[in-house]
Amino acid sequence: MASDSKNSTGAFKKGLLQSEELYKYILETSVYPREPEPLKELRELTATHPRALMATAADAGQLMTMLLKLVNAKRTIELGVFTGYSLLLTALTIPDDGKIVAIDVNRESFEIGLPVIKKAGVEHKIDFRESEALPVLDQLLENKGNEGSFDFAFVDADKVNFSNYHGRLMKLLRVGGIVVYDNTLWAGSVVMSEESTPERKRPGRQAIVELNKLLAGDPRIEISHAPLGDGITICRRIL
Ligand SMILES: C[S@@+](CC[C@H](N)C(=O)[O-])C[C@H]1O[C@@H](n2cnc3c(N)ncnc32)[C@H](O)[C@@H]1O
Ligand SMILES: O=c1cc(-c2ccc(O)cc2)oc2c(O)c(O)ccc12
Repeated sequence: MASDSKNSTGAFKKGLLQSEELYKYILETSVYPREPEPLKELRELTATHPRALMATAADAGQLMTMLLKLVNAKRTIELGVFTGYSLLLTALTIPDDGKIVAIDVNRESFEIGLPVIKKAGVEHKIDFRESEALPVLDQLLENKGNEGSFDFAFVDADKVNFSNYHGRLMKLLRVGGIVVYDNTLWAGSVVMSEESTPERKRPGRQAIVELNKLLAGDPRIEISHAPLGDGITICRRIL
């Protein structure tokens, strides 16, 4: 994993990119100048949180915004909200009558970002569920009307369940819809041996290695495994 401290540029070094200067260049040239004001406010608010490193990085967020627009996303699902950076960017991007089912076991962290979400005028698009993600997905699937009805999903919760989420999301997503998995290089541990992987990363490592195999062999999707941030895999449902 990138260091848990600040790097020499003063920004958190969040990703796997080896050169801090290059990452700073990307952020300062292409990302921060175009970042909507509410997202900047939420990013800065989150920066002091002890677990700030978990937040979606602004460069990955910029790509997500483009993907949401490319599929004209209106109905989306988010697994893993934290203080709400990816949630807010989704809410700012989808139309006024769009809806996000946003699930997190921890409402407290969501409430840190909520005032910024309210100020941005997009709270009405968010259906926040304080819960484990799996039962909410199963509950959504109990209603046949939800099958194939979502345009976009972002998966950023517990890594050990990513493969379980995939099966459910494939049913909820329409053909042509997109699901983005975060942390699919899991701090580079996917190419480390079990012994050289830091202990706290081991359960996630195994799960992400399995997920990556599952996604690579799934004929229902096209994929792009991109080395952005902690690794993201973009899947487009084609069948
Ligand atoms: C990496 S953070 C999400 C970051 C967020 N997408 C952002 O943009 O800041 C992961 C979140 O997943 C939540 N989480 C962990 N296990 C979960 C589970 N089983 N179901 C739902 N949420 C879970 C955690 O509480 C945490 O807030
Ligand atoms: O410890 C982390 C770090 C990340 C992370 C690293 C780099 C990025 O560009 C984005 C995110 O993500 C995490 C995460 O999603 C999680 O559930 C736990 C820990 C971390």
